[in-house]
Amino acid sequence: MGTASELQSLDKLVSNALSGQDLQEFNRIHYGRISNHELEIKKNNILFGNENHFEIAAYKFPANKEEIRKPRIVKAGVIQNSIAIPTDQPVTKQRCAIFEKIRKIIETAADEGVNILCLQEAWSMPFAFCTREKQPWCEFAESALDGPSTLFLKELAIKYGMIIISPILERDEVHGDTIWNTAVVINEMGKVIGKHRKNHIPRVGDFNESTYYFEGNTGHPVFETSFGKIAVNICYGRHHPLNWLMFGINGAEIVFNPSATVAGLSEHLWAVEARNAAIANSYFTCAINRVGTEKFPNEFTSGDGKTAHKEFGHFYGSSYITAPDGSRTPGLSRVKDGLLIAELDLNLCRQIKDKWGFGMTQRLDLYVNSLSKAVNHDFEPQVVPRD
Ligand SMILES: NC(=O)NCCC(=O)O
Repeated sequence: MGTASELQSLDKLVSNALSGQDLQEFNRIHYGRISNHELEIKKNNILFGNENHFEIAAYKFPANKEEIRKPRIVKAGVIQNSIAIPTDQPVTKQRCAIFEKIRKIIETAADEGVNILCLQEAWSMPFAFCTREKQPWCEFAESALDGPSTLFLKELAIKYGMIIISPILERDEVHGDTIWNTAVVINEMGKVIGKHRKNHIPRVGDFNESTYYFEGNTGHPVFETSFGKIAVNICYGRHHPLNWLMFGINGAEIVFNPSATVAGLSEHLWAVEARNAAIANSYFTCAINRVGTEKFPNEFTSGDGKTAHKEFGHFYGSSYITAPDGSRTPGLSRVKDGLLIAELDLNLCRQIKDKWGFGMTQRLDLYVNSLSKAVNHDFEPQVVPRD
């Protein structure tokens, strides 16, 4: 958890400091709408959240009424959380402790009517890839089809009629026991309808993930569900506009971005990237980041000259949701577990495509031609030299 001196929320810092016309103007320019369209949360859930130390926030993104299509209303939820017990405890104990805290938040999401829920990257374990140690961290790797996380969430998906996206460390026992960073999609009947493996693996700061797994081999799948067409762009993939683009080309209406990233490295990018992707691709994006500081038993080094250390510096939460028109929710806390809910009218995707026409003006043919040349080893950049 964060220390008392840590900033709790950038959004609250600003909104508490402003009022009246100034606050309205801030909201209009920063969030893209004067009202955040807050949804009321049931009293019992607020109490339950307080007792169990998690925040709940809910907002609405309405669309224009259409003559032919009915509104397509879906409630999306995202969960950000810290780990539950220290990282030197047995693997199974750590995982079960996280399950128990997540179970309570999922129960709350269900009671608030969430249809699709996404957890954070590698949600059922500490983000131990900084250490480069294989033991015990590889033991958290599990089957996408019937590993402990999938079995745990399947039951809840059925019980609550909810689609659950479960980003885990995957062990593919069928294909050489290989390890992947994978988001498993479980439908409301408890069936694993597919998975997506992280396409871009970071090699920056303490993010030493390539020691454990390589770039994914599942392309850019979009899953057709009872609650719209959904996709998952895992963490570092958010820095790659073409990764976002491909989910859009495959027809996604909501793209979840389960992440694990720390202050000092990326906090100034966080509010920009998933929001920009929603705008550029006319879909909803849900950016999720874990919270807390994770301390590991042994010291590890970084590629950036820092002295050896045991702590993965502060995961800053701040999960948020953006609509295709670029308007966004305030972020969740920087330091506390949380459940963020947004009621989306998926009709907004097409309405914004019709308004801005980004799909029609994007000139894919031009870029295909240029890119197919740029990937050749003897490519010569198109530069007009100085005289
Ligand atoms: N989990 C992960 O890919 N983190 C990399 C750091 C970042 O993308 O901000």
